[in-house]
Amino acid sequence: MQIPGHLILTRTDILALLDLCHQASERIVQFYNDEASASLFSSKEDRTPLTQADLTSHQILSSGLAALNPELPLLSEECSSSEIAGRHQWNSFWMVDPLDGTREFLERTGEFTINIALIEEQRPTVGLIYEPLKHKASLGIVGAGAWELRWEEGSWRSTAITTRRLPARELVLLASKRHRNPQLDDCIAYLESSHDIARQNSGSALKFCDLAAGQGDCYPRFSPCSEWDVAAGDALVSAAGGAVYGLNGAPLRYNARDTLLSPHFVAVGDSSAALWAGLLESVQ
Ligand SMILES: Nc1ncnc2c1ncn2[C@@H]1O[C@H](COP(=O)(O)O)[C@@H](OP(=O)(O)O)[C@H]1O
Ligand SMILES: [Mg+2]
Repeated sequence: MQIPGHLILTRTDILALLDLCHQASERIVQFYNDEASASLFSSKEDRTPLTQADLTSHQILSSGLAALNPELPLLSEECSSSEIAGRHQWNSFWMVDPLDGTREFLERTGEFTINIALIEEQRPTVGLIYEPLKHKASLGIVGAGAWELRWEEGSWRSTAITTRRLPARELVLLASKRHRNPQLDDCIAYLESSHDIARQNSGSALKFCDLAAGQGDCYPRFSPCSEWDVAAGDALVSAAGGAVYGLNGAPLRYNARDTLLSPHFVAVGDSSAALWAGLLESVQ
């Protein structure tokens, strides 16, 4: 398997991270397959749902990540506000969504992921997105590359992935299943002036995985989500050759503001294409 290490994480740490996701995902899948608990949820302040699967995955990941590297703090979607009260002093830390796509989990579409990012100086440098039902991981290490990993017969099989060049005619637009808004309509209208558009909807961070694997061209996001929904995907897409732009054209910065809501962004596969500058202007 061709996975390198990283300044903070050794190759062994990366393999431990994959195993941790594997463990958390086995528990998520148990809940998913148990009819009695699969539909139980409470509502959070932002009216997004919370299940026992989110909390169990959070517990497994928080203790596993602490054991892996006790010096790195954890900013997870399910941390209490007191656990992250000192976050503005954190330079390097984990940013985790233990179950991204809880609505997809509850509606049984299967389109949910575990997202883990290592943030260093406000940028994600390692991103891991794990698909529990497929036991498949997408891993990006910025500056080193990106891989898809599948758990097969007791070991990880890896394949290098890259984003693709922007096609001349038909562009694949990756989008959330659940959000439609005027900015997205403006974005689609702009892209339609030069390309045919094939829209592909999916839940959670799967849109980043498709982009990183060269199965799409652009993922514009103008609807609310949080930094833990984006950080791992940002690292993955950036490591695979793409980019994630804020609407000012600059890379996103994480844990840099009082809110943990993510700024709107446009993630692209082919960062050399001239189309994106005009797109960003069209949605201002
Ligand atoms: N009003 C809101 N505020 C914050 N995040 C929101 C939101 N509405 C949706 N999201 C986030 O968008 C994510 C789903 O994205 P998508 O629509 O692309 O599948 C959810 O992640 P979680 O399931 O981790 O909570 C959810 O938190
Ligand atoms: Mg999420």
